Amino acid sequence: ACPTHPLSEPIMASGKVPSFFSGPRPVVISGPSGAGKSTLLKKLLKDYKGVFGFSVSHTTRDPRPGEVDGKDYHFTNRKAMQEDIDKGEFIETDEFSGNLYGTSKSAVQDVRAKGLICILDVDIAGVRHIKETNLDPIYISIQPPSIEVLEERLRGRATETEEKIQSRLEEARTDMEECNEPGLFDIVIVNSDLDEAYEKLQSVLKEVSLKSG
Ligand SMILES: Nc1nc2c(ncn2[C@@H]2O[C@H](COP(=O)(O)OP(=O)(O)O)[C@@H](O)[C@H]2O)c(=O)[nH]1
Ligand SMILES: Nc1ncnc2c1ncn2[C@@H]1O[C@H](COP(=O)(O)OP(=O)(O)O)[C@@H](O)[C@H]1O
Repeated sequence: ACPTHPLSEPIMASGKVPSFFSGPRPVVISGPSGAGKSTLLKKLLKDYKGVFGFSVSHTTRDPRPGEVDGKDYHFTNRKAMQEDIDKGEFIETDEFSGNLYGTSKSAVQDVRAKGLICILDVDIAGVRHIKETNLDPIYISIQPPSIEVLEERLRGRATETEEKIQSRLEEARTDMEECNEPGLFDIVIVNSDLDEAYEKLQSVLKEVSLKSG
């Protein structure tokens, strides 16, 4: 699904890189829902305070218990979000499992203004949209060891209805296939053992991201 990605056009058409797109390369993290992206990112952001900053996306889905508006997401509704999209305020948006998600220009700008390396968590359609912009991030895919383990994790997290679990598993099958498409990701990390996956993530970031600034 790809309802809108208005920013890719203007940025490329202008031929200019906006000031907030300069500085160290951002990091895009993607992968199926339930693969462990948030778990890994929360740890990373805590361990590397003052280095990485999270790009807070907008979403029309309801907050889960414990999620904080403005920190985990900017929780919004479809009408308000569509108005902002129409105003050109988004870098990319995507429809995922019945809800709209998107990265606003200011989400990225806010992180970069603080001099932090911007981390984005987007679905695979978001990855493809971002490839059409000038953001030039490093692309990392976090994958589960298998669809069965993914299902267990989604059920174990207990945040989704049965219907949503099914739609996430459906999206996951596509994601698991497409993540190995040549050139799409710089690296695919299989999150089997959490500590090992976190070690791998840190070493990749140290190698590519922390050096590029
Ligand atoms: N394209 C795009 N996808 C997003 C954005 N924010 C979150 N997502 C993706 O939307 C999907 C669902 O996210 P969420 O509802 O938080 O569920 P979770 O990933 O299972 O925690 C995930 O694949 C996220 O990577 C965004 O700004 N743009
Ligand atoms: N390596 C792992 N082993 C076992 N459980 C994990 C692992 N990584 C994450 N989890 C658990 O799986 C669930 C989904 O992880 P989460 O970080 O929410 O995924 P995502 O952000 O990709 O949707 C959570 O309940 C989390 O605690």
